[in-house]
Amino acid sequence: MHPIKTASAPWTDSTLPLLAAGYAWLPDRMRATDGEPVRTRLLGRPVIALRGPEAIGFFYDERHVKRTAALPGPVLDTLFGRGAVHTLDGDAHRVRKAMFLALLKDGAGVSALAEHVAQQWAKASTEWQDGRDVVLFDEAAVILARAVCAWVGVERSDEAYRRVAEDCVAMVDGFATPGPRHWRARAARKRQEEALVAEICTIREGGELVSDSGTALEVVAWHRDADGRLLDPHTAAVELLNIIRPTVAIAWFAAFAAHALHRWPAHREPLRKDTGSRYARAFAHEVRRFYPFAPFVGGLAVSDLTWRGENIAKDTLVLLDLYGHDHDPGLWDSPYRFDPQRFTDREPGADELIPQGGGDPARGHRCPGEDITVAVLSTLVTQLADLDFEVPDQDLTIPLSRVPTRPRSGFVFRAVRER
Ligand code: HEM
Repeated sequence: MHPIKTASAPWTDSTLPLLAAGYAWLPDRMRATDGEPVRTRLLGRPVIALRGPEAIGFFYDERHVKRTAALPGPVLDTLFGRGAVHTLDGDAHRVRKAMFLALLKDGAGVSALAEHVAQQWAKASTEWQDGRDVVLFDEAAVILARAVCAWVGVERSDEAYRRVAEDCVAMVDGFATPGPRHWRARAARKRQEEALVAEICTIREGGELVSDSGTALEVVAWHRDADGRLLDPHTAAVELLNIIRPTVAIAWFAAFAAHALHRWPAHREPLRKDTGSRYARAFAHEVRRFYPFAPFVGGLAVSDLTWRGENIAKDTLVLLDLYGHDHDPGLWDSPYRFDPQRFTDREPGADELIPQGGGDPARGHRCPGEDITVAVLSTLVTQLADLDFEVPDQDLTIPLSRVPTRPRSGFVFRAVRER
């Protein structure tokens, strides 16, 4: 039996401290309890935050934690969309999730998307050779938007791809904050949902898909939910955007990867010599572990529960600390050292590295886009290591109080010559 040392003052609301401290808020609170559950309130709601391998099993068990009604409206109206897979439980979730897994975990499909990204990078990089200042974050977002739109089967004009990139960035950038960033995110989502509703309707007018090998656009348009019905066009658009938007969000990891290469240039040579992408994959995993992106995930207690002797009342918001887990000194040797060697000889275990959630993606809400993230990021890292560039003076600080954060400058570079 563990001596439970929960944080004091469970009645105090932490919404403002969370907004002020960002990524540091939960790990700091966890440190104060030696990693034991933290009790507090967010937006007036009782909260318990958990961390560790055992907590992952507890959190992703649907008998304990559900997602329906767990996410606040402002997060749905910016990041995920109303009716998204993120908000479903039980059969409704399993059937919708199976669609995502079939699309996003297919090895040939993952490689094809990474290839689209490589081609778009090659195309864009010819324009950088004139020595202009390039903001990597912005360029990566456009490269990823072009690649993923081609991959899902959505064609756009050049100008419209830029808009997709900007809107997807805005949706992610504004989900966790009040004020102008939030309103920009709402407008961006509305615009992209409307455009995709039109695509879904056009596909449906063309007649039902008969083979299994359609584009993601076709698969989503003709997907039947657990009740046997097609998704309404808005929900279909939301789910298509749940493929496009997070793929564009790999731009955050691209900027972090550039930051890491700049800060620890010794990794450039092994990346250049890398055959079979082993080092690039290890580097991508370490970028996902080391840098802050998703701070935690949450759901509601299904009933009155007990976690290691601690009572959790029905409807308590249960959080799982992702960022803290990936930096827990009890789980990682020198967690604040950037070291791809952790993963050069092996792939990380399912519940070892959890920047995109834990557990089994088929049974719970773990991100179905991890294979894509790792493949695309490995591709970008390889391209970046191959490029000769200068890094002009700029503000590369990564403020932990900002969610989501990134190097303030977006990582500006100047290509020096073609290799
Ligand atoms: C950019 C890096 C990414 C990060 C940091 C990330 C992170 C996450 C996290 C933390 C979750 C929630 C896990 C949970 O609730 O337990 C999630 C879910 C999800 N992600 Fe990702 N993700 C990324 C990329 C992707 C990509 C590339 C795709 C699709 C191409 C994707 C599609 C999804 C979907 C559809 C869900 C909902 C799964 C469900 O509710 O069952 N993500 N992601």
